[in-house]
Amino acid sequence: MDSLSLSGVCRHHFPVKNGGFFLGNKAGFTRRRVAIAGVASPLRRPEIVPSLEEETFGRRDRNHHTAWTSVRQERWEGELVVQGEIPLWLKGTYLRNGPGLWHIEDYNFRHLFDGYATLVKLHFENGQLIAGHRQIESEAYKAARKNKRICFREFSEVPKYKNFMAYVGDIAKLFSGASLTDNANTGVVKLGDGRVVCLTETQKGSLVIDPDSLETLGRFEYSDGLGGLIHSAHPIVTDTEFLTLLPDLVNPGYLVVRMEPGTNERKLIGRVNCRTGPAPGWVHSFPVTEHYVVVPEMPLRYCAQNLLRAEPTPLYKFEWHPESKAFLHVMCKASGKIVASVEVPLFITFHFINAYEEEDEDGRVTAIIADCCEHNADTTILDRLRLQNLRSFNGEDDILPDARVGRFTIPLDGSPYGKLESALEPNEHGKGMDMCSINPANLGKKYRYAYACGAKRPCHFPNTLTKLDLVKKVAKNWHDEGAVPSEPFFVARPGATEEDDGVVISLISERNGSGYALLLDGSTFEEIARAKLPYGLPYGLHGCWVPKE
Ligand SMILES: CC(=O)/C=C/C=C(C)/C=C/C1=C(C)CCCC1(C)C
Ligand SMILES: CC(/C=C/C=O)=C\C=C\C=O
Ligand SMILES: [Fe+2]
Repeated sequence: MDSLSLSGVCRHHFPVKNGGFFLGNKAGFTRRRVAIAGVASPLRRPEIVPSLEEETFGRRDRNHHTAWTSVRQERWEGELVVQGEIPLWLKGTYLRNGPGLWHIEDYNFRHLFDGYATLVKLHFENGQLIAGHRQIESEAYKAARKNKRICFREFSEVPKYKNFMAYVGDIAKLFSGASLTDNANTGVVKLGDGRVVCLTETQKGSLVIDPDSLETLGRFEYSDGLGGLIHSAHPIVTDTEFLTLLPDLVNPGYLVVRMEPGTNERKLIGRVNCRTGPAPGWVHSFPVTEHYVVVPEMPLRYCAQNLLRAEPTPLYKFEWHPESKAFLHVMCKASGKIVASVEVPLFITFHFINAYEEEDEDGRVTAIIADCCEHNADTTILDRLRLQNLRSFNGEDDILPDARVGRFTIPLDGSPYGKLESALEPNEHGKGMDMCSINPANLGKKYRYAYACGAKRPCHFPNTLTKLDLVKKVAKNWHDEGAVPSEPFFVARPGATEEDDGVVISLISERNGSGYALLLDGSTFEEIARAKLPYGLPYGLHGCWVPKE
């Protein structure tokens, strides 16, 4: 951590005489605390006060919603004042990752997914809440800070080349992965052995962090020789395994791999060859059942030419190939054998929600059901996530493309086709749908409830939290005017027997530079507690739960 990072941390965000924003800061910032404690005037609201660090680190544009504005400083930690009641059984840390810094010096990034990773924590214990955030110290982030420019290839950004030879040199480094980003800004997972890893789509962007201090501890090095440069951003992680997909861009297909807790070695379960296409489909995520891995082959495919381009294309590193069709493959986890490979209607999804095995009366598995947040086979969502679009909402235009819970049925009787339907009427959740979670105890099993972000229209981005009842086919929605909530994350009550017995955690970014942590009851979906942050945090993507033993 450089001195710049710490210098501005507490200038205006101190726990003293703070008008009830938050209760205390952790050690390390004492020097300024003493200086400020003597200031007689009441603390001004943080959102209208430019901090020292703001001038150098978090440049701000007051017209932007907090959700799409770079995080205001490198790190912060402190206790929050809680309104309502945090259940005493809730003991542990919710971690959330996401792209939170979208500029370097005067250069503004273009896409939501380009931002340098901001890790947020909410630690719950004894009904109290300690919050914190910190930048992940990827090589890409450190190099950008040091050199005051982008130095690695990000989701849509590439370094600016001084001349043609520099461009050629960078392309050469692309093949070894050296020029790819390690900006681990997508998710965070707790491995079965306790290590906590932040992830993105590049394999080198797997970084181990300390869940208490949020410090970046180093790269998670995969010790196997499986190679490849990219993987799914969403491995399936349980206490006993880590499963992921490695797309093969040379011989279009996917390796399905498994890693045991306590090791860094992924082992090959099997390989799926693509049915068609010039390249594999994008696999941001994939679902599993108790015995099978479902490998999606989406018509939105990786594109070698787009990988080489200096300027982003409308679909970034991808290309839409409807003629290449869409497929789902089902691989047996134990044997690596492919038990089904079906053509399905065209689809677009970032996030699978869950999958399970459908049985007949004799207990024979007849089909796999796989649910996802499906964008009606419309690629425009990728463009909608450009920062310019996210920042230019006037409050009136209804421009969020429709989405639904897409439910695939994959027959296991050898039929060549699978089905894709809406699992519930999309109007139930305002026809907006993404960023989902379930009770992890139901992973791969028949389940009833999912939590996601939905839409209260008009809107340009999901602006509700929604609880989906996939049996009754209804949704219950939470909305706060102007709020942008992040992925609702379900934590089960220890000893619970009902699927929805627990709490749902979300971080809310508000319009006026503020924000709060929110706790909803998993069953009633009513608010049980909220805690205002000293200043709002940018939108974030995915989280995990680190229980306190
Ligand atoms: C934040 C999020 O959801 C997705 C991030 C995706 C990234 C960073 C993808 C990066 C890539 C490259 C830098 C080159 C190779 C292709 C691809 C994996 C898209
Ligand atoms: C935030 C998002 C889509 C929202 C649209 O409704 C997708 C995020 C993908 C990466 O994790
Ligand atoms: Fe994701």
